[in-house]
Amino acid sequence: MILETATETNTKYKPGYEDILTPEAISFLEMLHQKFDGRRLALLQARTDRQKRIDAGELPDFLPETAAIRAYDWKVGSIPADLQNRRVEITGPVDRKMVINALNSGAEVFMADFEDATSPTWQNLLDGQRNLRDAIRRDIDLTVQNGKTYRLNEKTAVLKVRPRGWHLPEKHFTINGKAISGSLFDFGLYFFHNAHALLDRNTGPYFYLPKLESHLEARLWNDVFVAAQEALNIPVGTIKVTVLIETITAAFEMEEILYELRPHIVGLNAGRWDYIFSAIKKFRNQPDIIFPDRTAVTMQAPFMKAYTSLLVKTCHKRGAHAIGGMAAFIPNRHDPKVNEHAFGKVKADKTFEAENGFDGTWVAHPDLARVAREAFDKVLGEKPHQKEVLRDEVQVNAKDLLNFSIPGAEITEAGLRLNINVGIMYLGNWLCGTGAAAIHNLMEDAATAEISRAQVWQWLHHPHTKTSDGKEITEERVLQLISEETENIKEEIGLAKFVNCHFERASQLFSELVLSGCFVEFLTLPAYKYLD
Ligand SMILES: CC(=O)SCCNC(=O)CCNC(=O)[C@H](O)C(C)(C)COP(=O)(O)OP(=O)(O)OC[C@H]1O[C@@H](n2cnc3c(N)ncnc32)[C@H](O)[C@@H]1OP(=O)(O)O
Ligand SMILES: O=CC(=O)O
Ligand SMILES: [Mg+2]
Repeated sequence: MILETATETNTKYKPGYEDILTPEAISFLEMLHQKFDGRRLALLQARTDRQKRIDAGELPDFLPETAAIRAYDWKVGSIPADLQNRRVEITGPVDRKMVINALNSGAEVFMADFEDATSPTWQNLLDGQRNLRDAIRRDIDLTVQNGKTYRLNEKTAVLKVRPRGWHLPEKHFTINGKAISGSLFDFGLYFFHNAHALLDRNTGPYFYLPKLESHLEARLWNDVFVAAQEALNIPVGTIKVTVLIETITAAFEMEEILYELRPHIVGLNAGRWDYIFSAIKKFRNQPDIIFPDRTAVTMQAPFMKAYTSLLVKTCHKRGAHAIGGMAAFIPNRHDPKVNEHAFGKVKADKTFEAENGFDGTWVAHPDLARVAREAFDKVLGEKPHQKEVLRDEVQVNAKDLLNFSIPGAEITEAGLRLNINVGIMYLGNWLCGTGAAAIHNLMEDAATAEISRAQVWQWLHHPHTKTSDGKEITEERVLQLISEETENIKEEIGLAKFVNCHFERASQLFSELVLSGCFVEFLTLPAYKYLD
C-alpha cells in the first residue's frame, strides 16, 4: 500500500471507533484531504461565483467549450456483471437494522446512504461504517429489544454507498485545524476498509455521487478515485459510480460528467427532489420565476419531463444506465388505505419511468420493491436493461430545461402551511439524529425538506406573492403559521419528543432559514452546528 503523507499533519478527531479510525485509515484520509481539499474549496467558490452571474441574469446553457465532447463518439468504460440489471434499487440510511432489511429486500441494489437519508451525527456516521463493514463480511446478526432477530439472506442486494456532497464538512475530524470534507470522509473510510473485501467477494467498491453542479466537480471525484485506487494497489477503473443529476446546472453537463468519469461511471440517476430544490434555489432571485405548491411540481411538469427524457437519451448514447428516482409515497403496514394509495402512486410513477426508457429505479421501502419490479418487468421482460432504446426522437434544448411553467398550478394557503409543517417536522427529526422520516405518509429527507423551506423563502421574498385566496404572503403571516404549526406538531408528537428532540430549536431554525435576507445554500449547514 502506498500512502504518502507529504507534509506533517496534526489530525484531531472525536475518540472512539478505533476499529474504523485505525492509523492506516487516518493516513489515507489525510492523503485525500491534502491532495484534494484545496480543489474542493475552489469548486465551492465557483458555485458562489456562478450564482452571482445567474442573479445578474445569466442563464445556464450547454457549454460551448465542451461541444466536442458532446459531438464525438465515445462510451463509458466497462460495467461489471453485478451492475447490469439494476431494475430495483432500494435506498436507506446506514442504520444496522435497515442495512440488513434493505440487503434482504429482494431489490437488485441497496444504496446505503450517508447523505439525504442520514443525519450526520458522529455516531450515525461511524456506526454506519461499522454496519457496512460487517454486512460485507456477513457478520451482522442483530437482535432488537422486542426479541426479533435479523440476519442476512443467502442472496442479498448489491451494495452501493452514497457519501455526503462536496459542501458538507466533517467537523469531528480536523487536519491542521481544518475540517475534512464529509465526502472524502465517508468515501475514504468505506473504500479503505472494504475495497479489497468487496473484490474478494466478486463485487466491487460502488458509489452514488450526489449534488454535483458541474463536470469539473465530476473531474475532482475522478481524480480522487484514481489516487485512492493507486494508494490501495487496486486497478484504476475498479470503482464504479452512478452520478445523481439533481441540480439544474448539472443537467446541462450530463455528457461532460459521463466523460470526466468515464473509467468509473456506469450510470446517471434522476434525483428529482434535489433537482426541484436546485431549480428553486438557483433562480430564487429571478422576479419572473416562481414555483407553485410542492405537490404541483410533479414528474409531469414540463421541465421535469424535459430533464428526465434528456437524461435517458444521454445515458443510452454513451452506454450508461439511466436510473429513475424516488416516488415519495410510503406504505403503512397497519393501514390498507394508505398502502393502496402508495402502491397506486408508485406503480404509476415507475410505469412512466420504464416507458420513458429508464433501466431501473429507486424505492424507499421494502414493500415497494414488488410494485417497481412489476412495472419494469413489463417493459424490460428478460432483458437486464433497455440501453438499446436511444430515444433519438427526444429533442430537448435549454429553453425546455428552463421552462418552469406549470399550467393551472397555484400557491395555496394549504401548500404554505404544509411546507412549514414538513420543514419543522423534518428539522426536528434531523436534529434528533434521524435523516429520513415518514411524514404524512410521504418519505421526507434532506432533499424534500429543502424544497419546503426554499418555497417558503421564495414566496416570502418575491414581492407581493399571494396565495390563491388573494392574501399576500408576508413575514407576519408566515410567523403566525410557524407558531401554529409548531403547536400542532407538539400536539401530534407529544411533549416528551418535542422537548427531547429540540423541536423548538427546529422551529426557530426554520424561521431563520425562511426569513433570512440571504438564501442559505443548504439547510444542513446551519443545522449541523447543533449535531453531536
Ligand atoms: C430524495 C432522496 O435522496 S431519496 C433517498 C434517500 N431517502 C431514503 O433512503 C429514505 C428511505 N426510507 C426510509 O428511510 C424509511 O422507509 C422511512 C423512514 C421513510 C419509513 O420507515 P419506517 O417508518 O420504519 O417504515 P415502516 O415502519 O413501514 O417499516 C417497516 C419495516 O421496513 C423497514 N424499512 C423501511 N424502509 C426501509 C428501507 N428504506 N430500507 C430498509 N428497511 C426499511 C423498517 O426498518 C421496518 O422493519 P422491521 O419491520 O423489521 O422493523
Ligand atoms: O437524491 C435524490 C433526490 O431526489 O434528491
Ligand atoms: Mg438528493
